[in-house]
Amino acid sequence: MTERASDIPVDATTGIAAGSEPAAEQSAPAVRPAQHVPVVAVVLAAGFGTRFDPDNPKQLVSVGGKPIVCWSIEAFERCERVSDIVVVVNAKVRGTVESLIDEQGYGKVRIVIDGGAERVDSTAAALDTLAAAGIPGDAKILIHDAVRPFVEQSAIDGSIDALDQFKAATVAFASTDTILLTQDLGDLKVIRSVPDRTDSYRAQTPQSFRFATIRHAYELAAADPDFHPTDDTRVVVDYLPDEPVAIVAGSETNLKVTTLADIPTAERIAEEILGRDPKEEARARMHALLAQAAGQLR
Ligand SMILES: Nc1ccn([C@@H]2O[C@H](COP(=O)(O)OP(=O)(O)OP(=O)(O)O)[C@@H](O)[C@H]2O)c(=O)n1
Ligand SMILES: C[C@](O)(CO)[C@H](O)COP(=O)(O)O
Repeated sequence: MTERASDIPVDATTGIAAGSEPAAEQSAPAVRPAQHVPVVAVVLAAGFGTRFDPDNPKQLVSVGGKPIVCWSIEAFERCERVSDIVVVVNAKVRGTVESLIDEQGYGKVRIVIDGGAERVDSTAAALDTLAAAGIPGDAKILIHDAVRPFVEQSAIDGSIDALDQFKAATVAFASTDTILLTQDLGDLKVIRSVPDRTDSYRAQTPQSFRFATIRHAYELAAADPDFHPTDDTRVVVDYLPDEPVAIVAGSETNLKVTTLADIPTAERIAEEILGRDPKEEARARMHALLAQAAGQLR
């Protein structure tokens, strides 16, 4: 399946796709040319959860009766404009993730691949797989942390829309705190600068790119062994500094489950979402029953 422009609601006057951020002066024509590009979600689930519990992979932990990785995959399954999903795993979680994908019948998941030691290595593995598959340079790639289970459809749509005007975009949430940029003086830190709060955002995912852009940024970064970015946007910002990266509206609930302390918040958000969508609740209950039955068989 490919994305067609006719599927995208656009403002007749400005040509701005609904849900996209007006992050810069828009010069798009009122009617965009037809577009036939794959929209691929890369779900990164190859982390080791060292800050959570390395013996209890957080991507497999259930919230609202459903494993975190399933929430994330389902968000992209549900978005009609996403054509394909690549899931990135490590050896510890591969068996369970594959079983979950089979059980749940996620029809867009094309491949489950091995990630690497760091997040950046897992993204690189996905980009290599997509290149080997001959994906076109203008394909839209949405890279998502599996451990952000509650990503909203508006964030996914906004990311896809943003790539009509920009080659890179990230979902982000305006900071309600003032951010302090510091400098390390050895045994203590001092403030280096204080960006205006109105300019300060918290990076979230998905982070989205035209394939050729993120591939090029990663090729440049690969030559630098000291570069250990914690997200993909940083790779573009540092290696393609002339490439503007659009901000797509995120939300407080697009939480990253990082430590055990995030679980009660995640449960509260899941409860709220399931309360809003009874079908989702029925699916979660069914999932919990299947997981229980599978546990009893073992
Ligand atoms: N080698 C890695 C490292 C991280 N990730 C993924 O990238 C996201 C980043 O979230 P984070 O909280 O940093 O996850 P972990 O790396 O697992 O956590 P930690 O840093 O505590 O080990 C997660 O979905 C994680 O599975 C990945 O695919 N491959
Ligand atoms: C990609 C990310 O989720 C953006 O907020 C984040 O950078 C992930 O990694 P981290 O190691 O928790 O910073």
